[in-house]
Amino acid sequence: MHILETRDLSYSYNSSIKALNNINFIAGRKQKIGIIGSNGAGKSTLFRHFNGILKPESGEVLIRGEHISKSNIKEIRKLVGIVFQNSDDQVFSPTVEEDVAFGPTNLGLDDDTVSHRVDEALRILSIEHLRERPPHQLSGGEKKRVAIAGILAMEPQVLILDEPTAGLDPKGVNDLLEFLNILPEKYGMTVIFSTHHVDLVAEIADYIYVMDDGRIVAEGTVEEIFLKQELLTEIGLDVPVIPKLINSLQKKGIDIDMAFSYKECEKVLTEAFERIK
Ligand SMILES: Nc1ncnc2c1ncn2[C@@H]1O[C@H](COP(=O)(O)OP(=O)(O)OP(=O)(O)O)[C@@H](O)[C@H]1O
Repeated sequence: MHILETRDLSYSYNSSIKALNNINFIAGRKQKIGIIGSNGAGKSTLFRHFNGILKPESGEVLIRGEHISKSNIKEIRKLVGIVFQNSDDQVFSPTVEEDVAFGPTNLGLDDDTVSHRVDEALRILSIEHLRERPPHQLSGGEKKRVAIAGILAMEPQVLILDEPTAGLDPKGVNDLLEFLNILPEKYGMTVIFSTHHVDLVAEIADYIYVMDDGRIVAEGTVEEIFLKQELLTEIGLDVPVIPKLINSLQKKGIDIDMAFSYKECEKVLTEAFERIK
């Protein structure tokens, strides 16, 4: 049984705008899934189905094999935590600390556990220094970190992040990359994120879905997706800079293996230099 699955999921807004068209999506435990697609492709609409905010027009959404219903919606929202694109909608308490504590407190956890989870989430997001600040006075990137910490403190089994890098500075993006990479191993979480930042997908994801106009037009590993350069260009997406660069070096006759992430690139470049030494 998959932790999260959709079968032939379709959805239209106001019975007219077809936002999702027969989506078959599977997320396994501890996977890191990237969803890429141009503006309006349907990524956020898909996410809104994962914790019952939207109901399918047709098709199914299954969480641990169960349909979402009134009787299990509370349980589902414990399992599936979503950080939405607009952090303003997700931070509302008088202080950051209270904001991050809101979710775990609502889960009925005791004070010690809540306080431990809040400390841990603030530490992971490097926002301990913002603990006493009112969230509405924070910068966009700081608010984004608070919103992520709030969901993380609920320790969901599936963490969904819609455009998590929007508003983050380069250090924020690097921190995010590091912490998303440790969540599956350290906490057993499944991570699903959407982004326009394709380089980040190559660094984090172990599986990718490509969406266009409400459909999934490709899925596969980083290697399988980022070698489909024509398809990506056709639907207005970028190819990550590392495979793009290596591809052009290979075309110039340089003997170098393909790479997708920074670490792989360092390795293949070193090997290529060793060969010509
Ligand atoms: N509340 C809404 N009412 C009507 N149409 C909507 C609504 N939200 C989204 N849509 C439409 O549904 C389609 C999919 O939008 P969605 O926000 O899911 O795309 P997205 O892939 O998340 O885009 P982006 O990358 O710009 O965030 C678009 O055509 C959009 O205009």
